[in-house]
Amino acid sequence: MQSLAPCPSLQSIIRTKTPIHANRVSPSRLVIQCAYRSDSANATNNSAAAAAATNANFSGGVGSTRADWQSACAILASKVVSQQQDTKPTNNTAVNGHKTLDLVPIGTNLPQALTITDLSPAPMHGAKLRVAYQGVPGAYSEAAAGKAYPSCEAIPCDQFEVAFQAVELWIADRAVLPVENSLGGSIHRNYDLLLRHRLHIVGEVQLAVHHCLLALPGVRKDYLTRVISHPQALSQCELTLTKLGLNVAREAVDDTAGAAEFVATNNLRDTAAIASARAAELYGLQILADGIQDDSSNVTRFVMLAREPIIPRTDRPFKTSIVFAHDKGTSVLFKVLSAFAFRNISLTKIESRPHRNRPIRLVDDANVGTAKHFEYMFYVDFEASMAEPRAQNALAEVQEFTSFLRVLGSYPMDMTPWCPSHGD
Ligand SMILES: O=C(O)C(=O)C[C@]1(C(=O)O)C=C[C@@H](O)C=C1
Repeated sequence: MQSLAPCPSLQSIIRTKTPIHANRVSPSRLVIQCAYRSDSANATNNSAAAAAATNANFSGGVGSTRADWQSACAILASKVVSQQQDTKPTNNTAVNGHKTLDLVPIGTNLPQALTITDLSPAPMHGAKLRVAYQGVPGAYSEAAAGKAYPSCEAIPCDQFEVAFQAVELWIADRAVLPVENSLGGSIHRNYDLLLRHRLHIVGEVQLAVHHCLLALPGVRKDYLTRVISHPQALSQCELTLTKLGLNVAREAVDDTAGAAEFVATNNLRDTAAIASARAAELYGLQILADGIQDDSSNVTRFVMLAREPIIPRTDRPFKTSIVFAHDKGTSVLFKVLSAFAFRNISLTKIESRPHRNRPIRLVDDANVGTAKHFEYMFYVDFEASMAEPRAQNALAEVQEFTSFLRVLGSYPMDMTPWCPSHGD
């Protein structure tokens, strides 16, 4: 293992609520050091155990999920012991004069029994759950984090990728990230990142998104030459902006609240931001127009991500998200989808993304030339729990047609009553 070294900036960033920036978490040295500093031999291995049991490349039926889970935990528990013996327990809070992540001291070298708490995705023992989101305070993602985990500590991150890393490095316990909007469609970046990272979807939350046009106090609509916001927010308000007579330049920035902050800190009297009423309050802007989304039922769906999956259940409605690829062109897609249809399992979403490793399939035809087909990764959400035999059987069948299959998560559906956006 690499020698331990401090992760000073990350801890202080969280405290000051400044967004975590990519360049602060990306160096691989920091990745390795932080992963081991946070003492979570136990939990890290639980995560591996859970991944082994319910994720990775799906292998066979999931009827044995609990058994797989338990045996994986047992194997990994012995690794925990050997790691604890190899690693000097430490709860240093400073190394070379720098503050470090707080460590939980390991009191004994004897093996600790795994408890149900270790296996469940419950918050850090007694502490507030730390939830990473993309954006700055006042962003809709912050509101979604609060809806998903009501008394959490929301941790702003400057990019989606950083939110993924914050969870992987134990800086955060969860990430809450948008995946689709009722007007703007899918947030493709997060689909791609779900595949590149090893986090599990443990829940979903839908948030009514109510946009406001914000400007500095005293600024009138006819002073404006520019409107800035997150690209999704700009597209969700496109028609209304035109109706308001705002034929001004649109500029995309990282998040809605960041746009509001930018207008305020740079004292821009010719620029408005599209953001929430909370952002107006936080950054001292006035609301020039309220509810400017093109559809009053504008909703964004967010997923909750954790290092460990939850154990799927059948006592409430569950959804399962998978991603797959196949070798033989898109005709296989029909067979895959019929595996769900025959079992009366409803699909709630299907999304395709370019296959990064094999974007093109060439089909040689001596007479005509070479046909080129795009290759895809397919993301499917279906309404069933992985604890249900019909879902297990459907996936066993899907596996026969596919070259790659991964379960991204099986999690409770957001069943909160529909509540259209109303500005608070
Ligand atoms: O910019 C924000 O406030 C966000 O939380 C991001 C985001 C998105 O990515 O779609 C979230 C919800 C809204 O649909 C608009 C923007």
